[in-house]
Amino acid sequence: MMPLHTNPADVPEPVQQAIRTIIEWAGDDPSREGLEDTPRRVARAWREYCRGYAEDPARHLERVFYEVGGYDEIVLLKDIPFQSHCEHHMAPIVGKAHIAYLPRNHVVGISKLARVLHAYARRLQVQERLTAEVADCIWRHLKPQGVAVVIEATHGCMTSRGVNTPNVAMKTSRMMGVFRDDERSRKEVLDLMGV
Ligand SMILES: Nc1nc2c(ncn2[C@@H]2O[C@H](COP(=O)(O)OP(=O)(O)OP(=O)(O)O)[C@@H](O)[C@H]2O)c(=O)[nH]1
Ligand SMILES: [Zn+2]
Repeated sequence: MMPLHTNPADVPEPVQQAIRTIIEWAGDDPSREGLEDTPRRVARAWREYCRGYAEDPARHLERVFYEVGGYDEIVLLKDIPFQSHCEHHMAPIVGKAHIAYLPRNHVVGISKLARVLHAYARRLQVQERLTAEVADCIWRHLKPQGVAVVIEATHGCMTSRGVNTPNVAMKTSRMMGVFRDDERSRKEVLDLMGV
């Protein structure tokens, strides 16, 4: 198979033209040598940033395990690094997520929680919706007793432009089931997350 970078057909011309237009509008010459291949690279990079659109996040939760010795305590995946892009400026959102659930009678492979996160993060997002989508997906498809998702992230659109305020993090959370309804369970999961 021909490597992707030698196949001129891999990025449609109108997409490359759009990027050339932005380069020109920004004040540079898209035909100069250093920028010649940039439209194609940028397009491929955006394919990657947005590859979540091609994924069904729920698919990652299809394989479940019942033989877990009656395990009925919190399962937490902590400090999962992720990257996304804000839908307002298409600027990077960089942060970490903590995802916990209280199983009913089965669990999933722990990597799958991170896979669900990335499937939603690799889209144009706002942090609130990303947080809610991850929690809702686990709630609907795993049917656990509770789900808790906390996300802490910095937004490029705030740190490197606009209000230009570095080192400021946005924190969002979504609690479902026992973590929403029971004060003790909520406190337990937040303590485990260390947030
Ligand atoms: N609630 C929320 N806001 C976000 C997120 N990402 C970016 N924003 C904000 O979206 C807002 C868009 O505001 P606008 O006034 O339409 O855009 P703008 O003129 O570029 O705003 P400034 O960023 O203040 O310069 C800004 O306040 C951003 O900080 C997010 O994930 N959640
Ligand atoms: Zn933004």
